[in-house]
Amino acid sequence: MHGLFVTGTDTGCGKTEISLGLMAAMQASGPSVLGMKPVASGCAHGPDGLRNDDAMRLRAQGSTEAPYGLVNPYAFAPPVAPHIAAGEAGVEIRLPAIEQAYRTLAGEADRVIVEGVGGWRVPLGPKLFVSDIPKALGLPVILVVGLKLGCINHALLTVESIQCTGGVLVGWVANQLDPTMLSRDANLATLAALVDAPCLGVLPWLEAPTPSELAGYLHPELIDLQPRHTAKLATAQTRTETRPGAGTRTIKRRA
Ligand SMILES: Nc1ncnc2c1ncn2[C@@H]1O[C@H](COP(=O)(O)OP(=O)(O)OP(=O)(O)O)[C@@H](O)[C@H]1O
Ligand SMILES: C[C@H](N)[C@H](N)CCCCCC(=O)O
Ligand SMILES: [Mg+2]
Repeated sequence: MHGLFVTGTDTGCGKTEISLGLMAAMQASGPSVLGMKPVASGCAHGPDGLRNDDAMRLRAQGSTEAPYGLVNPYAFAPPVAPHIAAGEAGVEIRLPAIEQAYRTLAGEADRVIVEGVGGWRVPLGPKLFVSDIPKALGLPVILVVGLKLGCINHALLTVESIQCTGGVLVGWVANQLDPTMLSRDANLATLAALVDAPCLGVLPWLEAPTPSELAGYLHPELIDLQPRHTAKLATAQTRTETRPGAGTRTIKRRA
């Protein structure tokens, strides 16, 4: 495993916190690790150009100091959907540029943790989505589930979308965004039963957590690089139906 792609059930679900925790957890067991945020919106203008908080934090956690332009090849100022920000800037987000930056980082470290932007199906252009990045980089996917009312639907929709857009889900992390969430354990049990990948940890709500503190709640060793391909969520069943004059046809239906 050379790297991981971290996606989430939504923007603000904890992708950066969990990416930092995964970097620290891997560094603690030996490998050198770099972080990457291929596309970022909501960047600030600084003396060296546009800078994104997520990208700066991932870069700072890196085992070596990588050039900012490799960590964050596409940086946009407006805190809006990236395809809108790119359009307003007259920039086309292109996979080859992301691939080239990733390959350079991958040549400098044992692992690269790549954080998406928003959720799995965020558009990056007219025919490009966040979901295309891990496929282009050959990276397995970690899903961060921001624990709040509604997260079960968001998690299962994302899992199904990962599966039907060619992603390879190898683990998920529950992140307690809302310390007041009711029936947290029952929600976790439901997610564990329906998400067809190992849970790498449950991150409680923490005041200003450090990456090493976050690492204490994460278990990247549980990553299943040989994910099952039989979806737990539903198994398609087929039955044949013969109608007068229509001959025999097979109808797929979900269980
Ligand atoms: N377990 C937690 N305990 C306390 N605060 C948290 C926790 N997880 C996330 N946060 C806070 O919630 C906010 C969103 O988290 P984070 O930036 O990691 O989300 P994200 O998915 O990376 O967002 P974006 O889509 O903008 O990249 C941040 O202020 C972060 O510090
Ligand atoms: C600006 C902020 N940093 C977010 N990462 C951008 C999230 C884009 C979400 C797009 C959408 O799904 O509507
Ligand atoms: Mg982030």
